[in-house]
Amino acid sequence: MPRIVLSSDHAAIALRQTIATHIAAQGHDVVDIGPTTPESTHYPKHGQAAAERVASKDCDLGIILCGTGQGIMMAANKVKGIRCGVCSDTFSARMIRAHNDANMLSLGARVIGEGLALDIVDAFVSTAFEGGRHAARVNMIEPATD
Ligand SMILES: O=C(CO)[C@H](O)[C@H](O)COP(=O)(O)O
Repeated sequence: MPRIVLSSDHAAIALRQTIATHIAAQGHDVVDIGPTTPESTHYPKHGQAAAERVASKDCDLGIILCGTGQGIMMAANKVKGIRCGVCSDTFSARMIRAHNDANMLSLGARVIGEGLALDIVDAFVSTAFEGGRHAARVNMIEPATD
């Protein structure tokens, strides 16, 4: 089971905690790095903090959230080694793993509801990278150094 880091800004605390409970119940090792209080905060620092857990290989995958999922995704993708996509549908969530070897998923808590979010998370964490022709393409995004 992959070890999964979760983070969000203030716009997505409740949905993030619901996702954490959901994937922990599936047996995943969940590292929820907050925040836990509702004060307004800044999505770049939370996206970067989660991304660094994945880039350092402390965690295998990351799930991050903000209001739209867009800003925190942009911040995460600035960290070397991170491939993060925003998903609002389950097909895209499967494909960012299968074809793009995404190691982080971003969700918009002001865009999708809880049921769809949990389906998207399930699709993301249960899909493996297909490799093959896709490996050369992923390597063109950022050549592997290790
Ligand atoms: O979606 C986001 C970034 O992409 C943020 O969650 C959003 O911009 C926060 O807005 P506000 O400060 O009005 O709650």
